[in-house]
Amino acid sequence: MTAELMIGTDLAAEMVAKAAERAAALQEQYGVQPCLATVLVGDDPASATYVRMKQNRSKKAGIASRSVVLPAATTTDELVAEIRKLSDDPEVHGILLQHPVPAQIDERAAFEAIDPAKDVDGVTMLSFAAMALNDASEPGFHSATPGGIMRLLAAYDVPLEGAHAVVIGRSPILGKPAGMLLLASNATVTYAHSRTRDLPELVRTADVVIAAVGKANFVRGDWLKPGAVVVDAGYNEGNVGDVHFEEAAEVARLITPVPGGVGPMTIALLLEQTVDAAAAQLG
Ligand SMILES: Nc1nc2c(c(=O)[nH]1)N[C@@H](CN(C=O)c1ccc(C(=O)N[C@@H](CCC(=O)O)C(=O)O)cc1)CN2
Repeated sequence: MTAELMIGTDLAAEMVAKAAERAAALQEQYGVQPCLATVLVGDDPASATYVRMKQNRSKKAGIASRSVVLPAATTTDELVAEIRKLSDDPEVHGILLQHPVPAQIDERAAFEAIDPAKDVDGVTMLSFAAMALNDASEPGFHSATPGGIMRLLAAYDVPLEGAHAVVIGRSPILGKPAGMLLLASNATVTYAHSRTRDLPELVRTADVVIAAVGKANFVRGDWLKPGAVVVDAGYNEGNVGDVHFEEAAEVARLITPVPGGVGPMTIALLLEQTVDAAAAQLG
């Protein structure tokens, strides 16, 4: 392996430690513990694991959790009503709806029921617009995974200005916002997706590759330009990323591992933004 690893674990631990200090200061000042509400619909084991990880790490950071678990047959109206209750509850500062939700639910309608001031996972249209317009005056937070990726790239001094970034995937909580944040850092961004022609050829032109496609080992080593920076945002079954790690690590300059790369950064940013939301609501 020739690539250097971009490790998220340590950086995430530092971010969680800082969030914990700020949460303790808020409790001292206002007598209120920041609170993150998690909403899980259905019984997908992977989603249940991610929600548990978020709750456990919240606890470590001195952030209280409120857990809402709804049956798989929940309707959009029922879910929207639950989320609105949390949006109206002054004791809840941040709300996370675990994605994906069961097929009968209109996920966009459910996301939009989150008060933008509590949208610590950055999933509402307002958060997306604030991110896309790079407008800090709007009450929008960064999408957790793309925001975590940007922190990791900054920590490893990855030059983005003028760099060609290829984002593979265009989901509303991962690929699309990742591209927007890269654009705000003056990268030249190309979105690739299932209809993109000659994908390997396109990826070979990238200085920075963000793999957010949801297919294990999809991106191969011979798709990469030597010296490229490779960020694997995949979380496929068995902790396997979207990038064929062994092949890619022979060609890339920097690469994120799975596990230990983007995943911990996602949760760290969520907690940091929960404390930001609590501070804004209390202050
Ligand atoms: N509402 C959201 N839903 C989902 C998001 C999200 O950001 N917001 N992201 C993914 C999954 N996800 C968080 O929900 C997530 C996946 C993986 C990890 C993580 O830290 N993984 C570890 C390994 C896990 C393990 O050891 O078992 C790692 O990469 O080191 C965090 C968050 C889908 N849904």
